[in-house]
Amino acid sequence: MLHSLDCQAQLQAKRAAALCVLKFGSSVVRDERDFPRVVQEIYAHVRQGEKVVAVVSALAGETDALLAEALRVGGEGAPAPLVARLARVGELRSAALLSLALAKVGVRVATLDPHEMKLVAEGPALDSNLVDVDAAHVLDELARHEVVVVPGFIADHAEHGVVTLGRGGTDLSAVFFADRLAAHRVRLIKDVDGVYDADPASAAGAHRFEQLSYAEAEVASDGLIQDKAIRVAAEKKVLIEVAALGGGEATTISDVAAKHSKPVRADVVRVALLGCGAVGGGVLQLLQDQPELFEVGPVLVKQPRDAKPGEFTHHLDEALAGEPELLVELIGGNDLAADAMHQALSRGAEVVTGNKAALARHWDSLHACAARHGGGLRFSAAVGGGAPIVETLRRLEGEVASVEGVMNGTCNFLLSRLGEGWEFDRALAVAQELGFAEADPSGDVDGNDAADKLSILVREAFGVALPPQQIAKQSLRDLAPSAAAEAKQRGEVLKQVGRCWLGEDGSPLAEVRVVALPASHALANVHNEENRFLVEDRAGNLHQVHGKGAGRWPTATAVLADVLDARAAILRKAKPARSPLKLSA
Ligand SMILES: NC(=O)C1=CN([C@@H]2O[C@H](COP(=O)(O)OP(=O)(O)OC[C@H]3O[C@@H](n4cnc5c(N)ncnc54)[C@H](O)[C@@H]3O)[C@@H](O)[C@H]2O)C=CC1
Ligand SMILES: N[C@@H](CC=O)C(=O)O
Repeated sequence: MLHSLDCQAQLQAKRAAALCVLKFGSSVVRDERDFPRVVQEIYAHVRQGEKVVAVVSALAGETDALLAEALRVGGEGAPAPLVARLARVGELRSAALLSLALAKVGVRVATLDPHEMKLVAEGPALDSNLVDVDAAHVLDELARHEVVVVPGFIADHAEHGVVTLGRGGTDLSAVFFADRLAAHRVRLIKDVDGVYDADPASAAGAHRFEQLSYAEAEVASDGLIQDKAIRVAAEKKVLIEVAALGGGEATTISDVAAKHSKPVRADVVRVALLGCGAVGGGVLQLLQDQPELFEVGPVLVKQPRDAKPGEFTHHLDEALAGEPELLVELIGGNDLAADAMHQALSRGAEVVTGNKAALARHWDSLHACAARHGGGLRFSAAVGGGAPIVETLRRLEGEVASVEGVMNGTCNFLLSRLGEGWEFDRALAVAQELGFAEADPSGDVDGNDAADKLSILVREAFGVALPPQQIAKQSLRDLAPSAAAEAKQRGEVLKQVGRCWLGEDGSPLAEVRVVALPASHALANVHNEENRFLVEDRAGNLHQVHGKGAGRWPTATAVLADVLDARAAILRKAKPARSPLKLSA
């Protein structure tokens, strides 16, 4: 299949949009609570414009349990193909769980079982080798989705029906996919941040390798990477990276000879979190799930709730007291949020925010403050929630002609419900309950939130200022109660659409309007809290960006992606081996 002309053409196209293969083994997916971190890892690639094939193992202990069960029921002489038939269940379950977790945050995902992609192996039923896959089909799914999830370790077999690839076989699956899909790399995500010269879990002085040759890796990574996988990578010249979750250091395995890595700082980063509402509550949970990376000080809220002493505060000074290296601002509003961000930036800290209202109004001073003191200001979630529009515009730097899109999840949810005959106030109340709306939802309904977002998009797309107050807006409240249902009867859908472009004199223009779109329009098929952006570049190409634009988990995932980048920036700046200061409670 790989050899057909169509497939070659698709491979060329895919090379343009970089493709990476990520493998998640049982040390990483220990149980279902690990999936948010795996999603985080995948999202970090998606937002950089990469397509991802995620190859996943069974949950920790599940394959052992299935093999033991096969032995109990089938006895010592159980036919190997029947044992494989049971053993495959673990990987199929993990692949389905990972796909569910990705869909929850709005990542467009397809899942392929071996028979759906004609993944074929040869050899013994419990130690087979992969020989073929319908690469064109996988690439086709990748063209329509950001991520394709596949189960590792298992394949179909002409004689045995179903087979497994030997222990550690998910590594082999990952290398095989990387080769057949012409991925630029395969990253094996483990519970260590690379290959060491001794097991770092038991040898205190173990040193990490920055790079290893394939032959050296076969010796050094004994038990960490399947030997068969390394041999196939060597034969096919597949670049392997071995890394932990969190996007940090990795050991690369290629033709290049071994080199140890320099020591890097591995301390926890001190975080101040402002806000614990719809988004902040999710971010807090994600931060607390990673105590080896983050130490969170007292969280600023309006009304401290019953919790562990020191977990919450309603004094900004207390929230900022522990000299945080990173401020995550999720209180919304304008002046207090901007003041907190200025304070943190003027101390050289990194800042992550989802606050488009404050950004749109304090853009120049916040950026100047960050530049003056060497901090960073990150705000992916502020526009598009989990739809990475800011990242897309940065990749198209200087090339953007116009941006239009559905960019307010609350309004899109409202219009979806109104089209089904719901009453306005009921639909708005549900949008609030679901955590989509701003604290004052008139900001959504009247178009102010979309105008704030457009003001930021104008900065990112054209590098110029357009204050949100200068953007024309149309309110959903001005619609006749029956407008959405009538549009539906005409085969149209009502959408709140924001648009920005440069006028003939080079000055930026933008507007927020409620429009009736034909069902075939690219923005018509955007449902509920989803967002979609159509970016036209100067050559006339259209770039689509899609995701859930509002709600706890999509937004918290985007915030965490920025947080992880900010952490990497902090560690790069810091001297190695500095011990973390304790936060005052
Ligand atoms: N909800 C969503 O889907 C999205 C929200 N955002 C932005 O994220 C930010 C947070 O949004 P949500 O979590 O939805 O808000 P929220 O209203 O659910 O939560 C706000 C949190 O901040 C605290 N807070 C607010 N004002 C405060 C004050 N003066 N002093 C102390 N604490 C205060 C509240 O107690 C609460 O914990 C906003 O800037 C919003 O525009 C961005 C993308 C999506
Ligand atoms: N209230 C906003 C939240 C995300 O930015 C929306 O509904 O889009």
